Amino acid sequence: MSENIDKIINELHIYEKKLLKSVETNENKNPEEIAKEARMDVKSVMSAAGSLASKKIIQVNKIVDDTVSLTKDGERYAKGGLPERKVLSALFTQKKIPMKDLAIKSGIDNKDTKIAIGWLVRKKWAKIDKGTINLTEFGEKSVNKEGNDEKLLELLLQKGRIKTNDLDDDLLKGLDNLTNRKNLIEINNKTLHKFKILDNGLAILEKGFDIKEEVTQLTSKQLKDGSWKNLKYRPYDINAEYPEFFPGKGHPLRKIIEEVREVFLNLGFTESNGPILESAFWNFDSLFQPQDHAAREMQDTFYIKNPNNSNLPEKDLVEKIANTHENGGNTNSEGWNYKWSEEIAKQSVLRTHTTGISTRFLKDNKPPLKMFSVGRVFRRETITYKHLPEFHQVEGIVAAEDINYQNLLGVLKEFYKKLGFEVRFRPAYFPYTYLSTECEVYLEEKESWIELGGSGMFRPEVLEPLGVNVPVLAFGLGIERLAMIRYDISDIRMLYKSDIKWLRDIPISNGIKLD
Ligand SMILES: N[C@@H](Cc1ccccc1)C(=O)O
Repeated sequence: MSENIDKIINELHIYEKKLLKSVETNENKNPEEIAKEARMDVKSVMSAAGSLASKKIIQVNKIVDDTVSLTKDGERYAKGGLPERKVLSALFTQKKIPMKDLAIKSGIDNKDTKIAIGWLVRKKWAKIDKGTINLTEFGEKSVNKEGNDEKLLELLLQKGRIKTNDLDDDLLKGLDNLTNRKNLIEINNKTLHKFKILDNGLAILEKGFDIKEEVTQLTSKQLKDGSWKNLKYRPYDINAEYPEFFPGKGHPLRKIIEEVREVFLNLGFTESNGPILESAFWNFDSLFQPQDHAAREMQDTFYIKNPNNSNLPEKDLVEKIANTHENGGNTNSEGWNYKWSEEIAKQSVLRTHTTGISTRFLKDNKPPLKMFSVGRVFRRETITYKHLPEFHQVEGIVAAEDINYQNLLGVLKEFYKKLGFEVRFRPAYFPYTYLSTECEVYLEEKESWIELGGSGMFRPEVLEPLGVNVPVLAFGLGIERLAMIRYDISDIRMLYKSDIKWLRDIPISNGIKLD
């Protein structure tokens, strides 16, 4: 120490020096007093103290200085006695009391009966048997014995506020007991800091040092009059604490949507869109979904009262689709064999998927084409960790002469790979595709596979009425679940909560795997 004491002094920060000097005059000062005296703020005092302590120049002692006081309820019990005590006294003379007569027979408030019974049993003063409260032997012995909780209540009533450090073992047990009850006492936690100068500190003080204000900024005046030459400059402290700050950033769900868009734009897909308030015609009929299909039922789909009568497209197309449903129309299929209703097709729904955008797009655009769309969809789902009644899908189609099912799997694999997901494919069924596939991803935490979305080759019954005569691969994939896995959240609802902490803690970079 002695050889390098000059070096240590030299490296002391001005706040450390000020603190040392201040503590030297009196070791009993608290940080607030030191701050005032040395014209520092309390935070600087504490960080200087921490730094001096780490160099073994001073020692920082933390002293718990909690105080306890009564709440309003606590005061009421302290004055009138604990309800179980009152019941115990009543039991002493009556031996047993029917539960329903408790308030009248013991003179406690109705609202206290539950509490009284609970504590009578906990304190083993009474036993409950078939709706009757019976005094126990232990209860009988306790009649004239004040409990530690009661002693503390009394003391608090006398003194108002007590330091927990001043409580003896018995009263500390009482404190424990009272803390276990709701709302009787209030504990005010406080920690005091006391500083003690260690030998190293004494040596430094003996050696002596001066406190020269350090400048952090040069003025033009100092430069002109030459005083800059003699100034002491505060060195940069790259370990200094800095206030936390939270830069603005996109919402994680928004970010993943942008990523998804980027993937498809880079793959040469055209972006399209469609209405959220959709006709049943585009949402269901154009997809060869029969009008009595389960997914169309009220419990699955949000039907809209106003407007309840959507417009249908040109008659020719409506007729073709109606025919295809009824008898297969110009396709080789037999259709669904029922009487197609225009009324049902005109119903307004909140779109249950974005697949209607694909049929709308195919009506207006000639293949070859690649189209994708991102949008909200709505289903009457019960909310769970993986289900929301409202979520986003990315929909897409590729239509061209040589497109086949293998290409579909290829596109999906590529898409998920670009986002950093490994998926498996499972055979599936949709009324509008054949073959059909569901993509799934494994969720470690839930130890199960979860569905990410559906896909398939559009059936001729979908394509023929739209005038499309090339194969079309199609997919509709959920986006929230991707966000859920990417950001490692076990509950999908998190994405729609204003949970500031979670949003702040998510790194700015969106964690895309770059290859
Ligand atoms: N529309 C289906 C997904 C899908 C889209 C396109 C083809 C096949 C399936 C769904 O919402 O689950």
